[in-house]
Amino acid sequence: MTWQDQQLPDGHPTVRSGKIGVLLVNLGTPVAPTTADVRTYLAEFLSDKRVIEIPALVWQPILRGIILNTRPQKSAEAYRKVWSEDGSPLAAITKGQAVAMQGALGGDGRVMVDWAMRYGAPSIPDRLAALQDAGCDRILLAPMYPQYCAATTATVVDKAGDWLREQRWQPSLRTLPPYHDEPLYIDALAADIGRQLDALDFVPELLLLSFHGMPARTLTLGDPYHCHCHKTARLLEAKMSGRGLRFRTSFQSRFGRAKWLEPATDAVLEEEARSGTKRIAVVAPGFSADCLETLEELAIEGHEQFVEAGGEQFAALSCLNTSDAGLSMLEALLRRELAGWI
Ligand SMILES: C=CC1=C(C)c2cc3[nH]c(cc4nc(cc5[nH]c(cc1n2)c(C)c5CCC(=O)O)C(CCC(=O)O)=C4C)c(C)c3C=C
Ligand SMILES: [Fe+2]
Ligand SMILES: [Fe+2]
Repeated sequence: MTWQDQQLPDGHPTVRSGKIGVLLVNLGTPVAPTTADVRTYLAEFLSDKRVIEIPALVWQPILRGIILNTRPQKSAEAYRKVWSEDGSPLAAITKGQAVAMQGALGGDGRVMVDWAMRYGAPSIPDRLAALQDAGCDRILLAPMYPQYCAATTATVVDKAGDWLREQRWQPSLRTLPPYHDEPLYIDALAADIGRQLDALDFVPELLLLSFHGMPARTLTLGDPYHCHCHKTARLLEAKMSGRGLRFRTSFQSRFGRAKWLEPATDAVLEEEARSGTKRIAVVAPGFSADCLETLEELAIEGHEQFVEAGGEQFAALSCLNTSDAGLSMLEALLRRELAGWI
């Protein structure tokens, strides 16, 4: 028995119980698909200097004066098309992943799995505090992004760092590394995409791998995101080579006037249709959960773009979400990072 296990006089810090926390974090989403809630969400998201790398003195007037007066209404309309009974798909699926991981890892009561959104609720500081209050003195922070990007992975770690900075007695923190080239991830994608292709009522000529875009200059500034996406694409194509499919890679969701990574998904869909491709399947391997960008931009808008340009059959495949392949992969990745702790 150590002195810490003994009864302590009043005023001494509560002894922690040696539990291990796991926090799954995804991007964030409005609390409801209303213009006001989307504005609140976008104000926080688009004020992050990791996301918009323009000096605040220049950017904030544009954001407050133009973007937050126009975009929220349009985005809220798009959110309403994909909103589910459980709320935002991104939040509902991330929660489902956390519940499944609690079941897989929490058997002996030592591991507690929770989830958070980088922007909006539940917030990273709230959930880190909750894990700590529940007795976790070690926490594995898992940004749910296979490809590293400063605008996604790094900002999650920054936010956790902001919270840590305010703690007198900090928990130990580990972070899940990017897993863009992990065989576990490539195998899970190949299995889940293969299962979905087999269930289609047509055979696509092309499988388009659509990743979220980024401003092109982030590539020369040293962000590995573009390279991570291409490596995922190359490994996935090699793994699925037996299917006789043609593969292409593109980047979606362009925002603002700057040049973004190319080719753009909408341009590729139109170009393919115009050059005679009739049947296409699109999948977004960089998204660990379906969200506005996959359910609305790809599955609804992308479909329309392809058909209007002369395409005939279109399928937007689901992300790994809470599929068996996705959950087994996630459990294995988390278990590896927890080695030495459990
Ligand atoms: C400059 C702006 C943006 C950058 C850079 C950016 C990078 C980036 N985003 C994701 C993942 C997601 N983005 C989502 C929505 C979304 N993204 C932007 C802008 C940038 N993203 C906006 C303005 C929005 C909101 C919707 C809209 O108004 O169009 C989502 C979905 C959220 C949801 O609620 O469903 C995800 C997920 C990645 C991976 C990434 C960089 C690699
Ligand atoms: Fe985005
Ligand atoms: Fe690259």
